[in-house]
Amino acid sequence: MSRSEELNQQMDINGIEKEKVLMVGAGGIGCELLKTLVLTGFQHIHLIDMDTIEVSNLNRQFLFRKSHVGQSKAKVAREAVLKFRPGVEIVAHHANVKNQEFDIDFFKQFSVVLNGLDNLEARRHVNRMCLAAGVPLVESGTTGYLGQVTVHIKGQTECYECQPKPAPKSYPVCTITSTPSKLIHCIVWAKELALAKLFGDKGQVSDLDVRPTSNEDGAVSNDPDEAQFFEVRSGENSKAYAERVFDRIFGQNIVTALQNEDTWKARRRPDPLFLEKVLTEDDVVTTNGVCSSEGTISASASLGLKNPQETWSVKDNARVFLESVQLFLDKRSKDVGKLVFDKDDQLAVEFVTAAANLRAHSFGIPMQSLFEAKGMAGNIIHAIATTNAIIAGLIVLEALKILSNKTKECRMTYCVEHPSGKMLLMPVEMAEPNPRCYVCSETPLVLELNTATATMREVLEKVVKRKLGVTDPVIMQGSNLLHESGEDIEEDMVAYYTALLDKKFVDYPTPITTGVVLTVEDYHQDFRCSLHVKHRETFDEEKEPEGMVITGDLASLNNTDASAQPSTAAPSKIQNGHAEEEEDDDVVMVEPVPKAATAGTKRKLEEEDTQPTEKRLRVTESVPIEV
Ligand SMILES: Nc1ncnc2c1ncn2[C@@H]1O[C@H](COP(=O)(O)OP(=O)(O)OP(=O)(O)O)[C@@H](O)[C@H]1O
Ligand SMILES: [Zn+2]
Repeated sequence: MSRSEELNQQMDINGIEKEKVLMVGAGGIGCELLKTLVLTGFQHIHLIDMDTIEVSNLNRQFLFRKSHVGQSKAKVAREAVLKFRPGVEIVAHHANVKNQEFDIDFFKQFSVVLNGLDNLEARRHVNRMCLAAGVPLVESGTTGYLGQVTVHIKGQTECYECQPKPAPKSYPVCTITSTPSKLIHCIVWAKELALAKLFGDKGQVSDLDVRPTSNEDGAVSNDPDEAQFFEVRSGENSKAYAERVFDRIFGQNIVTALQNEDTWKARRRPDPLFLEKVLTEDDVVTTNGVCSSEGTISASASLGLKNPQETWSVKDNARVFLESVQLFLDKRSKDVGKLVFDKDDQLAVEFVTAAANLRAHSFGIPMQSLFEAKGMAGNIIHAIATTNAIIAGLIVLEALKILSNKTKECRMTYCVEHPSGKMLLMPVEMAEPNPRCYVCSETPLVLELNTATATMREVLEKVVKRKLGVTDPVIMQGSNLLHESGEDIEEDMVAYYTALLDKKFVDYPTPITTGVVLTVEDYHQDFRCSLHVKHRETFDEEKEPEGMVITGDLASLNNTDASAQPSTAAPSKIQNGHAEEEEDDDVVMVEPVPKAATAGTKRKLEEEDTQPTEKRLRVTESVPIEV
């Protein structure tokens, strides 16, 4: 029997030529998936991807060639596939899947949606759209050798958000600002603090901006004098600015930090780095803005440092630091004031590598190459084309089961690095919907915050958008609207919402305190959830840095302890904690399947071999390290 006859027998592929499928993402998995779909016989495919092709995609996204760099991934992928399957209908959308044009009716036209995405936010959005439209979703992800395919069918299986997703790795603030012991601490400092302070949005509040209470080297803080220090002075050229900043952040701030003897009692004392000690006059180059071979402005290209795998000397790190600061000011001035770290931004990676290495050197931590530092800064695990190909094949197999109404046979499949019992692929029976999922079962949530200090602006940013993944939130208290977003809101309502944004919750017309229920809605996602407010005075800065916590524990509302109502006293100050981080800081994070989530669900493998199912791979994305 031929392979296709065999497949035909196992899977009903008859009739698939009539099915219309939506693919989201035309990257590593997406390229493989589009090819496999058309070769399997699918004839009607819509493809959404918001990105353009980068040189770094070419090693594995085989539908793209060097000549396509800068062009739409969706459109080029379509053209490449049409060359070997000209009769297939492929509609390419160069757009964000979150756009309003992709509404519930758009989703309803498809028999199944297939995700090949790389971030949590987009995955959550597609999950909600599929739930709202009642379309099955096949979700996927890869990280190096690890991969995962899951099937989500409304009412039959868990949705993508039924299980909590592991939080990105975080580090105590004081370790980053004062006592780094690993290069990753210095990279987080360089990326989140130094780069953000020099070239980012000055109005942007960062958790790292909190000036430590003790005499620690916060390096850059919210102190107005300090903020002014980082402004370019009138008449100052970029070279003078770069040198002044160098001496401050690697020299003077360390000297200041050393004054706090207690900090260094049990630690190695850092060495301040001043330019005059690191570089001679001859070493200091002036900006000439040489471009790298990829046509981007690059400090290392400018300085002739060609090998990204080589660790630069302290002197070279200092030269790259100075050069990158100058290049930002002179050649990338339009980005200054709004720069956000991007691992594909060569100059930003060079700045971060050099700044992190210089700080590491001060603290006696081994330095690393640009290649290594980039991987750490971008939380990159190098992609493996074969894993993407395997996962794409599994996505199509699951889609075929769904389309031939064999949903009972659908499996969640893990692709593992080391075969267990000679098995590289681990199929697991799909779990049932989690009755406590706030997305697919509208379970209410508890929002603990200090109602005497909390504002709607904070709740929107920290909870509604970041935690609940709501893009266009509408917030209501009973039938009163407290917040809406969108373009067609009347002017007086906009003024009303704006006035409420920074008002403390206790000062609202109807105060928002313990017992109040806020409703969060997103009409586009057809998403709705209730937040039961509970007042709490203090939060652990390390574990709860946002000063507000969301749980599914409604029972805690009945706990009538005194702290459940705001006191009239001034709110207690959030402490800057000094907890030591745990040692393990693997970039790939593996999360145990939460006990509660597995209860009542059957996971076949658990009976055979508990080892693999103990782990839920975090094959989601390159999440920025939150600090
Ligand atoms: N909201 C979104 N809307 C549309 N496409 C998206 C959205 N979010 C992510 N994508 C696309 O999903 C694809 C994911 O592919 P992949 O994981 O291979 O990432 P990449 O950006 O191509 O590569 P890398 O991140 O490794 O450089 C990307 O092409 C990206 O543009
Ligand atoms: Zn769910």
